[in-house]
Amino acid sequence: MRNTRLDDVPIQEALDQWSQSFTFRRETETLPIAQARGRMTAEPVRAQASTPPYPAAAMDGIALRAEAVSDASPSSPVQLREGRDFTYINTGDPLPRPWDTVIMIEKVTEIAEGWVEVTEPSPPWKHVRQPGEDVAQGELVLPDGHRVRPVDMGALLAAGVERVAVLRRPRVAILPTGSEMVPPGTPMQRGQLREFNGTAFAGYLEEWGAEPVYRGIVPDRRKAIRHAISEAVNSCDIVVVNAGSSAGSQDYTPQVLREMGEVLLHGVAARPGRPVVLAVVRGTPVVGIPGYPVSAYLSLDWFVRPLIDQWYGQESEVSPTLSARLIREVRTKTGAEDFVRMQVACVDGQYVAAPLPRGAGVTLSMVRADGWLRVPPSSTGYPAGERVELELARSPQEVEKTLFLTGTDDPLLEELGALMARQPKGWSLAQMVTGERDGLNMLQQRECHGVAVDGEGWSEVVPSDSPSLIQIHLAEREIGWITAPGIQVRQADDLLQPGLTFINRPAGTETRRRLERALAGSYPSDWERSIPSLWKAAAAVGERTADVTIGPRSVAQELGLDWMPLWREPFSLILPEEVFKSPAGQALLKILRSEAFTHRVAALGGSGSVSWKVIRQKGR
Ligand SMILES: Nc1nc2c(c(=O)[nH]1)N[C@H]1C(S)=C(S)[C@@H](COP(=O)(O)OP(=O)(O)OC[C@H]3O[C@@H](n4cnc5c(N)ncnc54)[C@H](O)[C@@H]3O)O[C@H]1N2
Ligand code: MOO
Repeated sequence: MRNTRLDDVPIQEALDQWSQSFTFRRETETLPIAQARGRMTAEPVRAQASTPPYPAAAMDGIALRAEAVSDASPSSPVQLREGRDFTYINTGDPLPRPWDTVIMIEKVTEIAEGWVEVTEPSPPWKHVRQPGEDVAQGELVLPDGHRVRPVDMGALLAAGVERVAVLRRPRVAILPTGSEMVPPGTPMQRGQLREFNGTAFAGYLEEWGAEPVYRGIVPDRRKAIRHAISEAVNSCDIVVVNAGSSAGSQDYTPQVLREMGEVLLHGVAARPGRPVVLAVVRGTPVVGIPGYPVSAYLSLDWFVRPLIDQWYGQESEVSPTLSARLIREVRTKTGAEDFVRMQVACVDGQYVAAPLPRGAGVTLSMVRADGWLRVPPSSTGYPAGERVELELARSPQEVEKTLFLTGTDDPLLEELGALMARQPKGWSLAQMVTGERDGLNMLQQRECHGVAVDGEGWSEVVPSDSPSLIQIHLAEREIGWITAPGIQVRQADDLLQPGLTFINRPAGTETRRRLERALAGSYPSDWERSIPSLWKAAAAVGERTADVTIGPRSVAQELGLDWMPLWREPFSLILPEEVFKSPAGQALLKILRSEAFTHRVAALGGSGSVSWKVIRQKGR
């Protein structure tokens, strides 16, 4: 029987309920200091020995008795004989009896072989490190419940402690399920998917202080899932079952968990990540995590990270937040808390933010997210222009080092971004694909740093009160039809062939406008179907969910798709003069003039050389 009804419990409530329904059996283990970094001490640690273990010279010089020079002065220097009155000593050497003070070598004058002269007194124990100055035997080095840092490792060894008792890390079993899943590195057949959530889970768990135990892919068979969970609860402290949590005919996780133990809930009031299952089997917490990567990583963060904190008895970390102005509206449905991945930029000292693609399966949207916007269940979202509080995924410093572009995209911009990141100052480049008119308006509103444009037609849509602008010509690029094998498209009219499916460029782009002019009024039925990312549009052609799209040769070449030339066009960046002159603008310019960039342009099938001109002077 399928389970089609989901609960709608708020995340915190679900977590509170679940975390009270089991108790962890924490254990300690003893580790050599070199392996203890990041681990939590299980008991107070006291010094076993003193460092230094004996009085030691703190400076290079001579060791002597303080008494011998108590009356020394420039007018009555004291002469000392080696062996009888002093010995030479180096920093760290033990101070032999009867010496009780050290004078730095710079303050000593050699007057003859074996004789020195001193012109000032040196009180007892000056420049001498006392035994235990660093750490004394019996002293408390670390309390219990302390995370061992590199400095602590040094102090422990200084204190003569060679092994330390730490809490064992909680063992978290990872059980990816799905008969269609294959391990990375295995040749794939159609219908199969690469299993990657398990590896990402292991990475997160290690970062949070747990020991991931990857237990291999479990096929979608009830018995197999049951067996795998049973073994995992016997040997691990927390069990994570991935996928099979929803309403599909093969989604067995909730059902099996009900048979094996107690299911506290199936379904939380959150989007994405709704079909979570929280259960306890033989005293061990088991969580069923939805399969889609974004949902999966979020649910792991909501339900497994706090358990690891609970294991260690520590407070959960709070993400840093930042206030930003929305440059695009965020619409949500009521009834669940929405987690919207956001792109954040700092333009003219002000933080601006826009939502990234919302699909729960869009892994890259999570890779590119600078932060999260949490929209409460009662809200329907926020209009553009609103100030919102974001949870950051990158530091504000990193955000400030990002040049944020709008307009049309091209693989060349990705190359440019990679070259920017290699600069010593670590600039990065982010893009939001928009039409040119949109991009230029955003530039005007100080919502981006620059706009990537095709051709020259964009100049007609520059707002009249625009700031001074610089056009940087990057390359001539070739635009053409990207087609699946066997598809013949030569001119715009060919798009009207019955049954042919097409993916357009987004509204407002010059490429789409040109095509629109060529079609002169009669459009294919799927004219409005567009995908902002060139790569995703071409991948759709590669997989035959469309027959043709339009784009630069470089994309077709990279994916091994057919390509028919249409036109060549200049591809440029439009930057306000102040951005052009800023350190980021100058870093960009340096790259554009570099040989590495010229090579990349050529490799991508572009040509021409970089040049720039002022195209609009404020007040004209
Ligand atoms: N009729 C309904 N269908 C779905 C519902 C619903 O309420 N009613 N919920 C949707 C939501 S929301 C989510 S989230 C998914 C969750 O589905 P499952 O947890 O059952 O996951 P699967 O269907 O097995 O897998 C979905 C998808 O996730 C990717 N995946 C899964 N495991 C891995 C892995 N180990 N590594 C990488 N990627 C993985 C893969 O693309 C799967 O196709 O259900 C909706 N459906
Ligand atoms: O929970 Mo699903 O993750 O909304 O996509």
